[in-house]
Amino acid sequence: MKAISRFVAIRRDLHQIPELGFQEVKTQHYLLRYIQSLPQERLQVRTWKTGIFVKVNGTSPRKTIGYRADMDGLPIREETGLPYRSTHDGCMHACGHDVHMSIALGVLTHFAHHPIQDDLLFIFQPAEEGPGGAKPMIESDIMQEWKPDMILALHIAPEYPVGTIATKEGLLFANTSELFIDLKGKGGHAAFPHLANDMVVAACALVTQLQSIVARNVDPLDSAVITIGKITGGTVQNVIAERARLEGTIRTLSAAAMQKVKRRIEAIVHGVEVAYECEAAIDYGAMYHQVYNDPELTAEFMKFAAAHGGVNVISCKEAMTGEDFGYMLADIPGFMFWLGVESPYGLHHAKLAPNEEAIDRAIAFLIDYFSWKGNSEV
Ligand SMILES: CC(=O)N[C@@H](CCC[C@H](N)C(=O)O)C(=O)O
Repeated sequence: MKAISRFVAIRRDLHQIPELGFQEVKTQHYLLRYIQSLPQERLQVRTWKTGIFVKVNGTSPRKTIGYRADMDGLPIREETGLPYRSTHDGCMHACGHDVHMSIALGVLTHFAHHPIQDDLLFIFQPAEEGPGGAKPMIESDIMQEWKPDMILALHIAPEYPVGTIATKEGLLFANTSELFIDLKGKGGHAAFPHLANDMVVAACALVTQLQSIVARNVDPLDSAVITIGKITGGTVQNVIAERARLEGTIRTLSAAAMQKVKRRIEAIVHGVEVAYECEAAIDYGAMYHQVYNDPELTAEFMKFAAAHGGVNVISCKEAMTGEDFGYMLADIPGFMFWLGVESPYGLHHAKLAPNEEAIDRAIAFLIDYFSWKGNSEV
């Protein structure tokens, strides 16, 4: 059997204990125990809800470089069949946050032993998948006190080979808003539809009509996505459903498109209320700011990576993914990049299985990047 590295082992441990947003109690405990095993001379550790800040004091700091890793899993039942699969039934690290955390621990470990001139701030952030930990974390007293001068983060990319780094200057990820629509009609006997207002039929009509917004209301040169990921309604096969609930997400490249999509959703939902004689309530849940990479820092990073030799740098297109790291980038200059982990199954898939070779390679690359950036004047 092939020996695995320390940080691959850590990733496997974390993979087995995925937890939903703001419930990352075991994950936080695991991370803290590991961080406490490092030399403490230069470390300052503070917890924030289920997250953690770790400051590594530099030898003669002129700036602070922030690095963020997200911590939460998704409500997905894992189907990888791996020996180290999730032990939390119905919950899975299907977005790679276990990989993100193990890479962050690898980089932190190096600098706890070998500090550089500048200060480093490692941010282990809860609730990226929802309801969003980045915004409250950045508003916290700890972040205000330890606010970095620049910040970066990575996200695994199953579609790229190991060794790939992909990013771009400017807009990288979309604006997002969750979408929850509750419909209430009149239930009844399956045999007497004329005496009821069927919310399964209303929900089906609504899902189809919502798709027309992207096709007919958004400028084709702009981009938007409306995905309804979950529908619930009714109680049993021979009873007309009194209630139905749609759960989804909206993605747009521009803030103006987000406003327009929401206006159209409200109009269409109102139309369904009239047509299906029901009551509807819309809740937009959590909204994430777009991820906008600082052009100068991103260009400098890509130049560094291209000269590095250990990675292949790609200039990619923007994606309709969302990331609350966008809130950190709205406040602090920095960037996000994709890290290739070549998995046949994509993000948010029950069979996502990142190639773990990416972990040690990313750690080595980031150590070189931080060593260079954290010893340079700017
Ligand atoms: C990287 C990634 O996959 N992020 C999530 C963020 C979800 C935010 C929120 N819950 C929503 O659905 O709008 C994504 O789905 O893009």
